[in-house]
Amino acid sequence: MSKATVSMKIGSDGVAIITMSNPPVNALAPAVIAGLKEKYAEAMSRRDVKAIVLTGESGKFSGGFDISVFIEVQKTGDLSVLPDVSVDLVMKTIEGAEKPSVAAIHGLALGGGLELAMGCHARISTPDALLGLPELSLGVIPGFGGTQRLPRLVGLQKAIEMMLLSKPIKAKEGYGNGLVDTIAPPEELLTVARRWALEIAEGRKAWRKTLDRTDRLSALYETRQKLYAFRKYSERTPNMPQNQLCLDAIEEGIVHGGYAGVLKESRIFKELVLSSTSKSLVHVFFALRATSKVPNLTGVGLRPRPIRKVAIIGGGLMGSGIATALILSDIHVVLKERDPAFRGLKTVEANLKGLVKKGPLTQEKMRKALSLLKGVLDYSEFECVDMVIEAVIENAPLKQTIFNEVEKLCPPHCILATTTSTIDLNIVGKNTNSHDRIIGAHFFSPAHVMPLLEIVWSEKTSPQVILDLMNIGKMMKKVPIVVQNCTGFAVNRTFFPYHHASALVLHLGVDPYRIDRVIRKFGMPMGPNQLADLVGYGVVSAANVIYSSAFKGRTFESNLLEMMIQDGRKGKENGRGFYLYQRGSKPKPDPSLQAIIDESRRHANLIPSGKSISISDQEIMEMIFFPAVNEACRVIDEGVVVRASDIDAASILGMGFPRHRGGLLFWADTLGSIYIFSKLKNWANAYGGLFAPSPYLEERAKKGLPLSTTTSPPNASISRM
Ligand SMILES: C[C@H](O)CC(=O)SCCNC(=O)CCNC(=O)[C@H](O)C(C)(C)COP(=O)(O)OP(=O)(O)OC[C@H]1O[C@@H](n2cnc3c(N)ncnc32)[C@H](O)[C@@H]1OP(=O)(O)O
Repeated sequence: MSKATVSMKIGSDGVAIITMSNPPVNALAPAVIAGLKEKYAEAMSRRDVKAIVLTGESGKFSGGFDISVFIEVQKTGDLSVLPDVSVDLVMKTIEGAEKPSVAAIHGLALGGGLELAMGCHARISTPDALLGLPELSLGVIPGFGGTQRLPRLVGLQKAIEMMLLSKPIKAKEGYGNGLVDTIAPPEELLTVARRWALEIAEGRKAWRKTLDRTDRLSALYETRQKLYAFRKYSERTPNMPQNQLCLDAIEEGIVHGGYAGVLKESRIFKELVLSSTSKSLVHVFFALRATSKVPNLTGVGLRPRPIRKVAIIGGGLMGSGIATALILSDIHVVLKERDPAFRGLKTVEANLKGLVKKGPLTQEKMRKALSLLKGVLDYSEFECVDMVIEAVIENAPLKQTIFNEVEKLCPPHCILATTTSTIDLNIVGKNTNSHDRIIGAHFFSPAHVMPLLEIVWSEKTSPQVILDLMNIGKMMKKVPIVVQNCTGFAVNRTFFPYHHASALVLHLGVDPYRIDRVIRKFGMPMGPNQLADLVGYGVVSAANVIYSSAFKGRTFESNLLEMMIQDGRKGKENGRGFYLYQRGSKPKPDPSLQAIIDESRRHANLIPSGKSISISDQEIMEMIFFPAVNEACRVIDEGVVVRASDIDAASILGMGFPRHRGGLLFWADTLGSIYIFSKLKNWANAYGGLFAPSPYLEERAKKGLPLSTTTSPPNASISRM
């Protein structure tokens, strides 16, 4: 039975309070929309109702239209499932009614929720409620009149900013810019709203239909100039058709009037729901949220323990980044360094100053965060910490020594985490008796910026420890993805064949800069060769050694990086790699690299004639991405991830895989397992094991099934511990 309801309570003052309820965010499911229509009809017909206050249950107004309905429509293509809200409910029933409506907003009013509120004749809100139209981040545009009413309330500039950035504002700001009529404390919200509604009904306050307003709109010439500027800005994101189309809907309403705008908006909204961008972005919305549900771990009565103080070992880039993120989350940090100059502490300070300079952090918050940080050179503070995070170089014996030491010094409840990106947890904890509290916390660099946290568990890690780390990750505003212990874990493991395939393609004679261009055009932030420059050849080479021994027969070996190092190239670090780097200018291709590449190609001998293969951009892209898809299949099959969509979330957050493609596996499924299998099989025949299709991929292709599964893979249960 649906939990979505709409109730109505009529007070002796003649105000009907209509309340939407659909936990947890009062999403506007079809049942809520039907309920609203029914209650409004009743309120209009009753003589004892003079005015209406519209609100939401449990401290929230509404999180907008029920996004799961998009999935239904996208699966079936049946647009008739979308109820007529824009004209029928918002315009005719609420805005055009003979009795006034006032929205009483608390918690949040997002998307369709805010659009309902804007159809009301006034909006009263608690000060901290979040108001916004984030539809563009789902690949659609507002579809309940938002593109028309928001500019009429807050002005064109602010309205477009709010929509294009999908960034909500607080009601306090909305009060300043016309979106909210007055602010009321939570305990007085309904009282103020019902009084306001009565005053409108009795003619003591203005009865304003937002769609009819023009006072916040500027002259047509100025409007067009602004729209032009935003169109230019939106050209930077060519894969987001919704951005330009949103501007089209706004323009229609300003040029031809609100009603024409509402109709155009509705047409575009429906078109976009079925677009590939929306399908991908809606998938990403749910994929990100699914990561916090882990079978047999969450929702089974375990509660995360409080973590008040964390010790970090190592003040390098990783350690200082993690320290920055932790103190910004109000957690005390002890940063243990070897260097008495405390370079790590200085890096943390520089990280915070960078955030202040860019805007998201105030000086005061920076000072507060720094007050939570202490640098030490020994283990003296470790006896009172709740978690240790080891962040030293990828050296197994060093890590083993550290874990052996901290095991004795830290309290028994203390979590022992390692930031290793490749080394097996059992090897790290080999010399300890604490395997149940040893866990991998694989942050991505820079750790105070990158949103992904891979939480790595071994068969001995306690579920409580996994849950604690998930909780800490959320406090640090990371998306924690729980993965099983294996070489490279989920992200690096999935993407090592991407790097190896890129190297192989280069050794088939394809120019490295062309490879990078193709991959950038696909939507990655940079190509694999530029990424190698950024990461540093030391790290890349060390990881390659580990992959070569763990995944024998599935790698591509070349001595290109070694030769580049011998040539004095360190990548971005010393300004010479695949590219030449100079401060203030974009990386430039380096023609002098060609001789080294030629030499490496001769060694690899993939093209004995020395003649480059003839290959299209599409083939380059597929040859580089399909091996990663293939490895992702192994990762699913082995139960390294809890569900296939975790790979999608991780590929976007950890590797910069384009969000508008929905993540690696979602994208792969748009091409089909049969196609990918046949391509890989051909390349495996020509170029070897790097391309050999995995049994999982082969089975899926033979059965014509998608690669993503909706249920957890068979091996992924935490209960196996
Ligand atoms: C026609 C219209 O113009 C079209 C629209 O309105 S499209 C919808 C526009 N609204 C949005 O984009 C808001 C989307 N939601 C959010 O940003 C966030 O969920 C939120 C800010 C509301 C709450 O965030 P937070 O408290 O961190 O909780 P979060 O985990 O994200 O969500 C809680 C649950 O509500 C669900 N949910 C949130 N908004 C939802 C929505 N609009 N529809 C369906 N489910 C929704 C989430 O999927 C999650 O479900 P789960 O517990 O089963 O995983």
